[in-house]
Amino acid sequence: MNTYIMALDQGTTSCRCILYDRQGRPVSTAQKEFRQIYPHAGWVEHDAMEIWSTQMGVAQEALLKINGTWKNVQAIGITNQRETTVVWDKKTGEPICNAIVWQCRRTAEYCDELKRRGLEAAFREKTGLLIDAYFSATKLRWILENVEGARKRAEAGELLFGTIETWLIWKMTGGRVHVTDYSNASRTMLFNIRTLAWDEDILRELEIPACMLPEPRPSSEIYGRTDPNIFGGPIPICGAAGDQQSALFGQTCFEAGEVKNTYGTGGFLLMNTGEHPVFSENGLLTTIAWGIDGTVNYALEGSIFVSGAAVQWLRDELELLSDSDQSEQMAERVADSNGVYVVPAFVGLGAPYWDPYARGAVLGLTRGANKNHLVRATLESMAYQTWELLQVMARDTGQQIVALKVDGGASANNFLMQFQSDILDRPVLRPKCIETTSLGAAYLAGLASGYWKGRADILENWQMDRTFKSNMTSEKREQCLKGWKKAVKCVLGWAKRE
Ligand SMILES: Nc1ncnc2c1ncn2[C@@H]1O[C@H](COP(=O)(O)OP(=O)(O)O)[C@@H](O)[C@H]1O
Ligand SMILES: O=P(O)(O)OC[C@H](O)CO
Repeated sequence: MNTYIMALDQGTTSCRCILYDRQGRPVSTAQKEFRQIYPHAGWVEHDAMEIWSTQMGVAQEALLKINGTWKNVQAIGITNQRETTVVWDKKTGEPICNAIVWQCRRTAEYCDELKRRGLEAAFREKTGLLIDAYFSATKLRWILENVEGARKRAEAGELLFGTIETWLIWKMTGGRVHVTDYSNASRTMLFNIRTLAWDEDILRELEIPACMLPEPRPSSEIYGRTDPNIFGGPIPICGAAGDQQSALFGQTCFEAGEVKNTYGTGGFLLMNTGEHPVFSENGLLTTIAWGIDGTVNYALEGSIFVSGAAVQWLRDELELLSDSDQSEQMAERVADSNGVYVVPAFVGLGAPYWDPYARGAVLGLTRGANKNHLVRATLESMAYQTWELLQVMARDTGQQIVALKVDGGASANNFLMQFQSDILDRPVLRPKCIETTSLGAAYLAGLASGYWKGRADILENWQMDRTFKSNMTSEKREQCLKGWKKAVKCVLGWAKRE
């Protein structure tokens, strides 16, 4: 009987399940989008129950496609959108409100207050993060403060908190296992990345009861087994990691200095910095990459809040395209963006600006600008933002990358990859499997369950699809970048109260 590793990839806009074989090849895939809820400008929510049912639905579908049963799955690995905050009732298993999504800006003013009180340096030293509404800590506090009765119930031990992998593991084990992995814990702004424990000072400061927090665990170990009612029999859950760290693992960036860039809903550049945390002077985050085999690896991260999501905006809000793939042909229909710049600061700007009050803009319009220019400028914005991150990463580490390994849904776009290489003046390397996020989770679970013996087995699986080489003059590059920098300046602080 063939056995596989089941990777559950719970992303910002869709749930995916992929079954991987020993060569790291996807043998069955199922995917479904779920609802995005925007109750107010700058707010983003998800229904955690919908995430749960959608995720289980795609898992069943992927098994069905190969006529498989639970016996064909050696282990499950989970990877997830990070920071998104769920609070649920321990007894009923029902969330007490919608999940607050990582993109949500509702706690920006409270973060300003924490900064005014001079807490940034201490938080940074402990968690590796800047104080920002992006992370789970202030979202969790918001729920405790604003959902009726939440604080009292949390203090009485009736409520549990989790990021999405915690929620899924808890649900899949029938409410028996309440854990998080170190990589996800390191995105909460409550976790001490040196001691690998919840930080008591921060918990006190934010008035968060420790009893509602999950137990932090390494990223590759047996957390528990699925409730037999879900798949017909128990399957061990053996790996979990935040999606960006998981992609770093899936790209086999096991050595310090190795870098990957993912183009998903957001865009995330991560460098493995080895067994010691490296701190940035320029707005990058220090985060845990994974904990495995008794060691912890750290990473330096540049986070872009809106990358592929800008293409979704073109599709769903502006209705300029019916499918994200079309953006490639539309961009190629014109020779350049005709001076148009799109700054997709829809939920503020992440690294290196960290401006929650920045908002999106289209600049440089002239009478000749058409929809193809707008689409092209949107794709170009994804490359410009990545260029900015690589600049600061080079400054922080003293290392210039030789080539950029890419992945994520939008890395399928050949125009974008070519433009990325042009702007960076570096080769862009796209692997055959651009679903590296889920592959990383599969590897973490497969290593813990003995499906793969060690990292050497996995390294052999990385295969090149295409290399994009720079084909732009330095004058043109300078001109493009100058326009981008000018455009970004225009949007900073836009939504700040006067
Ligand atoms: N060919 C494409 N060109 C540009 N953007 C794309 C393309 N295919 C997908 N995308 C964008 O990539 C994102 C999906 O990538 P994915 O890695 O699945 O994201 P996530 O895991 O965040 O849900 C969407 O925002 C979509 O608009
Ligand atoms: O959904 P993605 O793949 O853009 O990832 C979201 C990140 O984990 C947010 O930190």
